[in-house]
Amino acid sequence: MSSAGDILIVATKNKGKLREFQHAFEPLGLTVKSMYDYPELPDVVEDGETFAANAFKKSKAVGDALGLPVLADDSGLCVDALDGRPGVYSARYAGEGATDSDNNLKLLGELEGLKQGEDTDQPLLSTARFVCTLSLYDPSTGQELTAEGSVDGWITSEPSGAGGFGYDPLFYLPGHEKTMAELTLTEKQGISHRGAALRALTEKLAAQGGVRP
Ligand SMILES: O=c1nc[nH]c2c1ncn2[C@H]1C[C@H](O)[C@@H](COP(=O)(O)OP(=O)(O)OP(=O)(O)O)O1
Ligand SMILES: [Mg+2]
Repeated sequence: MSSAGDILIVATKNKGKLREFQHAFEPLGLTVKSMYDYPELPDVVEDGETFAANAFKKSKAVGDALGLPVLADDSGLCVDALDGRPGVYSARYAGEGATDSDNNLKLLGELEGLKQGEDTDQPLLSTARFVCTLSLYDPSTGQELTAEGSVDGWITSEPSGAGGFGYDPLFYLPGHEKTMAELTLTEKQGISHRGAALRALTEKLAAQGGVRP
């Protein structure tokens, strides 16, 4: 990650994440590669109990397999009315192989189920936060750098917006009066858990010396 023309390998199969990493890194002259560029690599089983554990599993498995530094992202949605669920299970909330829309329907179903006796016209169902842990692993040194970011918002029963991915249409940002799916890539990067984690990681890299700030 130090000179123009370099590549950055991100251990993800999530096209929404990939688009965000490309948006963040390509202006710096980095070409972002993903698991779609390495189809021979086996899937990593994400059975950790924390975002950090899963992020490290992904960066280490892929980094060791390729013999190159690899960045991984483990992220998810923690909903207060659901005691922090789906959390690390966000990608498979509605079951193994669930689509974003399956997961969004499952989330609304769980929250609507809690609403009995309360104001049923209220679209804001619960406070929530998105969390992202990034892990950058270098197999030549065995060193790992991690960084975390989060963003607070509300789950709305009125999905809106065609941008982003995952739970973005249901994640309402009161300060912006928009859902995360109504933001441009640049706006989302300025606000999101992933943007915050990327800025924290960049600072750590710069503090270590050598990598562009
Ligand atoms: O900015 C976001 N906007 C909306 N939803 C989001 C976001 N960030 C994470 N999420 C949700 C999507 C998925 O349900 C789960 C991530 O699960 P996570 O295992 O980290 O990613 P994944 O399996 O989709 O791709 P991969 O592991 O190949 O990177 O949290
Ligand atoms: Mg995953």
